[in-house]
Amino acid sequence: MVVVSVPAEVTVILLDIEGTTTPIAFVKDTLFPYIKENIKEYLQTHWDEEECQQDVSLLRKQAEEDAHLDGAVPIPVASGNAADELQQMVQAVVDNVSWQMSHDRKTTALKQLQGHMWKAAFTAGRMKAEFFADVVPAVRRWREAGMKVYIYSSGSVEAQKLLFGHSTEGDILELIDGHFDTKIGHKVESESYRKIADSIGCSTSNILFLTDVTLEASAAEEADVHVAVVVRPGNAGLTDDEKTYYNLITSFSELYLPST
Ligand SMILES: CSCCC(=O)C(=O)COP(=O)(O)O
Ligand SMILES: [Mg+2]
Repeated sequence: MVVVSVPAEVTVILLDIEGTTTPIAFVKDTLFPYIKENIKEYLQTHWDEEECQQDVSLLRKQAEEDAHLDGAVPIPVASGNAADELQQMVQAVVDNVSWQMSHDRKTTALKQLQGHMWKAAFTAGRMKAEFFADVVPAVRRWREAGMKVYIYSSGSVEAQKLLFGHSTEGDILELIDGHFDTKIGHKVESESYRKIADSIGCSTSNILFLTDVTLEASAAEEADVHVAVVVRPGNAGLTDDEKTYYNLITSFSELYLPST
């Protein structure tokens, strides 16, 4: 087994979710299909609720920013409350979400609505989040060694908490010291990692970020964050240069903490 040593200055481990703690297949085959299959009914049922209206407003704002993109779907503003118009609005939101998901967009607007929709499925016990077998034992070991463990995912903080609170391993939310999503900035922008360090109250060089996406690893590294790229079944392949350049791990058990 190849072992990657964690630098002594690291006190915080920052984890990506999809492709790092959790199989991409769980996201693509369970979480995302749930949205596609249930969005119309969800919007029709919850349309008049404030949370749903806030989600629609954010999606509309995003649609305005996306107007120049090929295939982007606008969301009109309602002028009255005729039933026909409501159905047109619902359909526009369905089409917009479907278009964003077909491009695997990571917009805050899309992720916020998805989180709200998953809430019903997780809290009713209809869905349980999957974690790779090495994740929970490693996080427990790191915490026993005095490390703080945070999550940084494009999935909304609300959705992250649902995953950790309703997993096949039970409620493991207490293992996580805090959560970040795209509200702090996008994962491919180095400024996001500086803001995360500020928010935690540490230096960027005290953080080790584990992710499957090299663009994210590169942004973090630019901010002086330590990184290791996680190679899991189903993840996108890496180029030979990326394989040579980055520390690679296939399991969290391959990380060696000097203090353990
Ligand atoms: C709460 S994570 C749900 C999956 C998701 O929506 C997503 O975009 C995951 O992206 P990540 O940044 O964790 O790779
Ligand atoms: Mg990922």
